[in-house]
Amino acid sequence: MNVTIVGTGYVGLVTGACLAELGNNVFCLDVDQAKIGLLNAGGMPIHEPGLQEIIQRNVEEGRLTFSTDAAASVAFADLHFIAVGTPPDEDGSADLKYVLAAARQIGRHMEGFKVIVDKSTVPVGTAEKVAAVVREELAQRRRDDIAFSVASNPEFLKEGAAIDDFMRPDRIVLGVEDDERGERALAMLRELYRPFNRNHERTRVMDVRSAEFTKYAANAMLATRISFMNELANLADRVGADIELVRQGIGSDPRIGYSFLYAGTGYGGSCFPKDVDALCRTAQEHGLPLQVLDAVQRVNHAQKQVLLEKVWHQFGKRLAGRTFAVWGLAFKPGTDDMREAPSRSIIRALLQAGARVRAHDPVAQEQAARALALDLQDQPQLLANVTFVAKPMDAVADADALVVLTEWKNYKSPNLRALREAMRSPLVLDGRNLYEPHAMAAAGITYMGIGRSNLALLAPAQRVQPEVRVVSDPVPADEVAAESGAVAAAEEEPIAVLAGLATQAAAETHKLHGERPAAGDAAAASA
Ligand SMILES: NC(=O)c1ccc[n+]([C@@H]2O[C@H](COP(=O)([O-])OP(=O)(O)OC[C@H]3O[C@@H](n4cnc5c(N)ncnc54)[C@H](O)[C@@H]3O)[C@@H](O)[C@H]2O)c1
Ligand SMILES: O=c1ccn([C@@H]2O[C@H](COP(=O)(O)OP(=O)(O)O[C@H]3O[C@H](CO)[C@@H](O)[C@H](O)[C@H]3O)[C@@H](O)[C@H]2O)c(=O)[nH]1
Repeated sequence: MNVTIVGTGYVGLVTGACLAELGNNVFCLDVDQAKIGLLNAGGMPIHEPGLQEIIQRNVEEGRLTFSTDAAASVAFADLHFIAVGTPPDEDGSADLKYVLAAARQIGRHMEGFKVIVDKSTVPVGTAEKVAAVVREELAQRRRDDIAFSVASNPEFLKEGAAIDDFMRPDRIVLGVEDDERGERALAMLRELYRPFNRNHERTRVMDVRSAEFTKYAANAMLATRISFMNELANLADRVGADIELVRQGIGSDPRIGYSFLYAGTGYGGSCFPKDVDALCRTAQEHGLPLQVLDAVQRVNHAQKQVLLEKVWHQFGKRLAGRTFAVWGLAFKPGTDDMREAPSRSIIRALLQAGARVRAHDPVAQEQAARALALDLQDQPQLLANVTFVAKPMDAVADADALVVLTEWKNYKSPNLRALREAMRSPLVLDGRNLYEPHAMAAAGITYMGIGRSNLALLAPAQRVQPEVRVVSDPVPADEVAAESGAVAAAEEEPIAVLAGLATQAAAETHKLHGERPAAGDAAAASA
């Protein structure tokens, strides 16, 4: 089939590439000329494992096109997916300006029947707004004779696992209108998704509003599990229990399951924070505030402070003269996405308290530099205190503490002896619960995870002596790192000092990640 994808970001690019891989002809449209230029030159605007190979193959075989030509994109196909950003508006609701602009673009150029599919995450009722702007455009052109249908097909992929999630979806939600045009739309979508249903039927057909709601409900449920566990983890710290053991204990009940129960530094990324916010806004607008989800958000905000509280507990609030090593900048492994990454607020707070930060991430250093320049646009002088290093162990040399913020594979089995010897004071603040508290204690490292029975936080009478286990010589971090192509690539890069990078980038970050532009980018850039 011929398919147009409007918006070539994380979702649009993965959707376009995967649909082309299945044999369709795909036209990917974007308004960002730099992004389209990069893709046409064989480059990749995002880090997503496996994506580049698929794109390269399908471009070579002539099934995948990247362009900024809106008229050509509309002429190309009868099936149009809108996959543009829906960032949070001032009040937390989803900002639909990009979605409606995309719809207008289609209405302006369409000549025959079109199916317009909302793949972006959009509040209930958006399909009707999309239909209204398309009708407006058609009326202006006096082409009310042209028929169309708006459908909803929310996307459930996770960054870092996007190809697999798209190619082997748990479900394909299709919301269609209950009329003859809706039937036509459904027939086209069923045909497009036929290859995904060979093993068993994955399609769930429903009305448009329920499909729109399903997406928010899914993210809200997952976010709820995380906040629930984070709150229990904080209690585990107080009562001397280990939340990891508790997770395994409850996850073994199939009614609960193991997934999405990891305590950490609070959920981040481009979806959970904004989607929970947007659903809460929708509920308020309808006079029915969602009390559970309001609490989920509050817990998440507070959770972003928990590691910092452990820092204050250890060092006090003034950190001048202290150096913190940070492992992991992206909001999760497998991506370079820095949207709502916990590393942003934690690094900013450390810098504002006077500390120096030496940070490592296998793929997100450049994006992190841009994000931090944006966050610190009012205090650009602090950027000089952040250094990005090429290898994880370069970050820890002479550091007062190591803060682990992303669970990249190559951070999972560091050489504990080397770690202890390299650091000024051997303290590990583990925001991802990657390490065994007892192994850390045996290696002579003070360890604070999230809800791992933080002995240092307990009153002396409550402390239990950890059972000391013999640790066999762990694999050196560098050897593990060498297994990862991405890490090897990062190691070839020269050490980058953030102040030096500061930033033509700030402006680009909004564009790349759909964030609201903020005043003062120029100041950050000149710093
Ligand atoms: N990122 C994810 O993991 C994920 C997963 C599922 C759903 N979603 C949802 O999908 C949507 C897109 O998210 P994303 O992360 O891919 O966003 P993104 O910011 O990475 O990409 C959006 C792209 O749309 C382009 N764009 C904006 N207006 C346009 C227009 N009028 N015409 C053509 N292109 C235009 C932007 O330039 C940008 O390249 C959001 O609603 C998001 O909530 C995201
Ligand atoms: O047990 C867990 C699982 C995740 N997280 C955090 O939750 C956030 C989101 O993680 P994840 O869901 O893996 O990544 P996303 O790419 O944001 O994917 C979510 O958001 C997408 C956009 O809507 C949806 O399509 C996906 O189904 C949904 O998982 C990250 O900060 C994770 O660190 C935890 O803290 N604990």
